[in-house]
Amino acid sequence: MSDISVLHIEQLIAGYGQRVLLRNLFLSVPEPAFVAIVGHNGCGKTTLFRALTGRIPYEGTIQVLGQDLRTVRQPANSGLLAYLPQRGSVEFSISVRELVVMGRFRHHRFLSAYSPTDYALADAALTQVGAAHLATRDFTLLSGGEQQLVWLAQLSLQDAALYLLDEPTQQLDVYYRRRVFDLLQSWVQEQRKTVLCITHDLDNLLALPGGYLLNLSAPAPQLEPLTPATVRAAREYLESEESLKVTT
Ligand SMILES: Nc1ncnc2c1ncn2[C@@H]1O[C@H](COP(=O)(O)OP(=O)(O)OP(=O)(O)O)[C@@H](O)[C@H]1O
Repeated sequence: MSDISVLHIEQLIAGYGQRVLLRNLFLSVPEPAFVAIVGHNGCGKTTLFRALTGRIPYEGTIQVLGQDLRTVRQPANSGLLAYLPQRGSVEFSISVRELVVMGRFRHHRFLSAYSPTDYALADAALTQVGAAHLATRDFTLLSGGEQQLVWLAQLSLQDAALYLLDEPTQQLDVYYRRRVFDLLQSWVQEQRKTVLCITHDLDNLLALPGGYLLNLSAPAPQLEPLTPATVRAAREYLESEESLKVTT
């Protein structure tokens, strides 16, 4: 294990004006890992990702692979991290394959065409998420769940050290939910990526082989090992009336 953490957060304070949602968060992910982020609606999960992607001001320090994110002009375009928001939208007609290949944006020159290799990678990414059959369809006409799979395929092409996914299985059926969680685990185990995944899908977390759990609704959120016992404890906590009083 190297001395440089994949992700190191110290004394992070963030929110919106008077509304502070993240209070003195410390977090260190020492090596590639899957991190499930859970918590009540509105507790600040997406806000954490907004801080990580430089979209909101914050106090404290965030380092990715030892680099202070304040010194990185566009963290999401730097190759350090890639971000899949809760809802992506596309206003124009475009084929799925063309949208996915755009995930290769860092690897090709401005205004040059994508190469056959880029398209081969796009096809492989679609196959990986189980959406190869959608390649020639118009993205804007797909169902919400189908679109979510396409965004995941595009994200996987960005080849970043740290992936931030905001409820990537929200619109998926039971089969694809399982499949996406397995895919995210494979990014960690086979490609040595670190995946931070916001989710309300505690059932699927129960079956995952490992990683960390971060309950942002807890009074002092910290990384715990991701095990059936910690997931059950988080569920119990989140279902309790008492925990709602802490959040609000
Ligand atoms: N730009 C903003 N200005 C003021 N308040 C905001 C802003 N964006 C979000 N909020 C508020 O901050 C709180 C946290 O929002 P956030 O999106 O981080 O929640 P979350 O934990 O991701 O919730 P969910 O599980 O529902 O997606 C919410 O109450 C939200 O209304």
